[in-house]
Amino acid sequence: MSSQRSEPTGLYGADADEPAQRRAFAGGAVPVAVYGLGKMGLPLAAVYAEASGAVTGVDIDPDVAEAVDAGECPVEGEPGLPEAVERLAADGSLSATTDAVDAASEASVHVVIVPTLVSDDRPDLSALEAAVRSVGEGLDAGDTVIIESTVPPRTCRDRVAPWLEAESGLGLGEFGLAFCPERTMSGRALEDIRGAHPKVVGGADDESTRVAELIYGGITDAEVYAVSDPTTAECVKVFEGLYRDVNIALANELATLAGEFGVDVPEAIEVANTQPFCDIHDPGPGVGGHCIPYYPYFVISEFEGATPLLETARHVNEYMPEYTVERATEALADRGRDLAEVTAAVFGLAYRPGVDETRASPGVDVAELLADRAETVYAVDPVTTDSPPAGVERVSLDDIEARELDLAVVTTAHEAFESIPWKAFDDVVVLDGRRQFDGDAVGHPLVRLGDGSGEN
Ligand SMILES: NC(=O)C1=CN([C@@H]2O[C@H](COP(=O)(O)OP(=O)(O)OC[C@H]3O[C@@H](n4cnc5c(N)ncnc54)[C@H](O)[C@@H]3O)[C@@H](O)[C@H]2O)C=CC1
Ligand SMILES: CC(=O)N[C@@H]1[C@@H](OP(=O)(O)OP(=O)(O)OC[C@H]2O[C@@H](n3ccc(=O)[nH]c3=O)[C@H](O)[C@@H]2O)O[C@H](C(=O)O)[C@@H](O)[C@@H]1O
Repeated sequence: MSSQRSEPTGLYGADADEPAQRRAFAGGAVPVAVYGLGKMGLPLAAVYAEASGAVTGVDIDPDVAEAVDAGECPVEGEPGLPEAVERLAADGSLSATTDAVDAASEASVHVVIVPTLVSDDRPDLSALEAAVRSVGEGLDAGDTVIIESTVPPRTCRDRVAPWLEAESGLGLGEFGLAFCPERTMSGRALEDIRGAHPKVVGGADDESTRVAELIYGGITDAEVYAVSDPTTAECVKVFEGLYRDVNIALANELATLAGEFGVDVPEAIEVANTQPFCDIHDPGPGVGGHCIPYYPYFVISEFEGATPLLETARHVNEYMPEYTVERATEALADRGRDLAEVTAAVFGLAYRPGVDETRASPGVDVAELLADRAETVYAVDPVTTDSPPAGVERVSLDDIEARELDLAVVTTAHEAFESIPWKAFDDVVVLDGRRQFDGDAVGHPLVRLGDGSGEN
């Protein structure tokens, strides 16, 4: 059951007028708990702490909670975040714990940003349920619950609200609930959260929406878009990701036809995009990360309606690592070389430049395919830290020049790859999957995905 508190510090249904509520929020009189201190949650907790001065971060990982509570930053690759966490912990604006229920009992704004993953092509909301039920145990009348994790449409309505009611004994309307999606990219999280894009808020009732608008009015410099309800806001976030997966699939499918067209497809795409109704994305060796490849399954697996476009786009994008290896095989054969006899290096295991994340990464898929088909396979990635696939030896950028390469496949355009010592290699075929290089820079046979130089 929820604990009783001497004076309500909640915003939901508060008697005070809006200016007084804004002052209370900015003045530390509205305690906030942020559940999930990962790549997105820690930057979010920091910006909330800057705006409110009263944030308790919650994470199930004791090492994470202990580090943040001590002012250390366990999240890498976010400019400004280590300094912010140190400063905010030192001035008391940010603390951290593993005790979710205790934090929930003290807070009156609860922000949930735990992982929402996919397993066997179905959404895995177990972390969300655990966090939300803990919030429910500590929930008080007048509190507001905000979900920032990306979730399938209808999750707040059909799952989160019932979980909160069941654990708290309160009814929706005694507390507020809003879906306010995280529209942030790793590597620029603080900038994005502070206001790179409009913030979308969707409340379960008008009062929830009002409170969410008031809170994010103090968090972001960007416009706050209030939509009809949480499900609409959930759709906004998922639709953004679906658009991206389908759009990239169009670019990829066109790239696989480049040989038949006999043109450089990215050149045609670039010029097609010069008119405002066309925004075809970039072809590449695949679509990685733990968002875009998975959001389609938040719809495909969750709803009865047919989703042939979403499923086909997934198949196109999931084929691209294979297509990339086929193009490499063809490029070697055109020069009388057999993939089975070559030494190959994959440049880029991260799913995108500068981010230490290999989930669903095209570079990992390409390395795995090459490990089955080539004589020797190396992987070079100055950003990621996890082990390469079986049969693939990780080599540093400094050491790769000592290895005699027959094939180099660029799958991630890390900035550090600008200094690849191409001239150190005697006779290497280069397949550039991300258009990071031009022929002059490489000085070896260069094939680029979609350049029309192959049979297909
Ligand atoms: N990573 C990205 O680029 C973006 C992610 N998102 C969404 O943000 C959400 C969080 O993703 P990330 O921060 O990337 O995940 P992450 O994997 O980097 O961090 C998740 C953190 O939550 C903690 N955690 C797990 N279960 C918990 C629980 N029950 N209570 C408290 N903490 C718990 C983990 O220990 C970890 O520290 C996901 O829904 C994702 O879809 C949205 C936009 C961008
Ligand atoms: C709609 C949108 O742009 N969503 C962003 C996306 O960020 P994410 O970190 O997943 O990176 P991304 O740029 O979408 O790239 C995903 C994957 O797709 C590939 N990719 C991307 C764009 C493109 O034209 N071609 C392409 O092949 C990338 O190489 C990468 O492997 O997903 C994030 C999320 O929701 O997690 C979201 O916050 C970000 O704003």
